[in-house]
Amino acid sequence: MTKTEHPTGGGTRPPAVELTGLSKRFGEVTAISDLSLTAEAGELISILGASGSGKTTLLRLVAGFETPTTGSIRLHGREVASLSPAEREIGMVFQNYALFPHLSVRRNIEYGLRMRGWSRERRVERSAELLARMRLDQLGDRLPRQLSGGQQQRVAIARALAYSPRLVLMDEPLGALDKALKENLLAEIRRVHREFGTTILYVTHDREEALTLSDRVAIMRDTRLVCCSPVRELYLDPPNGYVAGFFAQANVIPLTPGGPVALRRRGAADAEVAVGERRHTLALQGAAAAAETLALAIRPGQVRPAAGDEDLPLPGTVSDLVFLGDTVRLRVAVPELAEPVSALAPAHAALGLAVGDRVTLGLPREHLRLLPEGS
Ligand SMILES: Nc1ncnc2c1ncn2[C@@H]1O[C@H](COP(=O)(O)OP(=O)(O)OP(=O)(O)O)[C@@H](O)[C@H]1O
Repeated sequence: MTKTEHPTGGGTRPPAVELTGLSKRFGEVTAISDLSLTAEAGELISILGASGSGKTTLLRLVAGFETPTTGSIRLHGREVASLSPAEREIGMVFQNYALFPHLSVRRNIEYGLRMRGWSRERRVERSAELLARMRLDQLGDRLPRQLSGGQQQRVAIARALAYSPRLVLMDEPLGALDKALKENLLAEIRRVHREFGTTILYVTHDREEALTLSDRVAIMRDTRLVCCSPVRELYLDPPNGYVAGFFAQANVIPLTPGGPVALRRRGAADAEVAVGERRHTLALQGAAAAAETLALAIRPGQVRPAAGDEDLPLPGTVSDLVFLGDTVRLRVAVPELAEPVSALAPAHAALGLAVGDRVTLGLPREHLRLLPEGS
């Protein structure tokens, strides 16, 4: 879905979040570099990136816990530089944003409502609703220390959502939970987002979470925003080799001299890649046309475990083989490539293969993409 197609975005409402030229330095350390990002009202954007890429700092800037070194932050059309965190009216679920230890679960959830002058009746009704939604019905009278880590995290989510803030920031809110609970709560977060039109910025390491939740995914790398695009676009049409590898889990094969795949010819709109005498001409789309160095990307499900006549053939040795039921995941070490090439093959096509076997993988032309190598 593009921005203009978003059901609640655009229109006359100002964007929920507008970050312009944002940077943050801690002494010598740069945590965020020249970052601009807009979240339309009602969007759910996941912020995905490796450890240390700047995700938490970004949320802390929006929340008002840190002051930007440069740049501006507008929330719902209003510059917030002079506003304290409380004045920004943001719901927050942060890793280290603890529950009040001396208040019961119910009281924790009602805290923000009390601060906003909700009547007792409305508070009780709202906290009961949230306790039920977060599957905490039996635990309302307990203190936080009498809960498991996962239960505490669910209370933190309920507390953040209680007064229906327009903007909610979440920093790895499901990190500590088991898979089943995670899936329940992901569904719950999606539902809250849909029903209340809450704008959510959701930091995660986990691409599955980002896939499940997001309208768009913002990918951070080394303090910078690489891109912010709809999930499907990142997966099917990644802007560069980094996103193809990190998000779409594609194989990214650099076209370097001495590598297994050679760049034979490069024109304005296409390029020819070859292994031995076998060659393919591929289109250079978007940023690839201007890129200095190119890489070849192909997703594991599109690599053939045995090369056909039309495929680029890539000989190597099976270094790992995992039986996944209907499919088998192969990793094949190819000479001159730093990373093994992954192939996801139908189980019947990989029957009889074992670690150490020599194979020649096939790269079909229709699934190969030429991308700028880095970000
Ligand atoms: N208060 C601080 N003082 C100094 N450096 C900091 C501070 N906070 C963050 N940094 C540095 O800024 C960079 C970005 O950190 P940040 O916590 O935003 O990354 P992250 O992507 O959230 O990482 P993780 O996924 O591990 O939580 C790191 O190099 C970190 O060491």
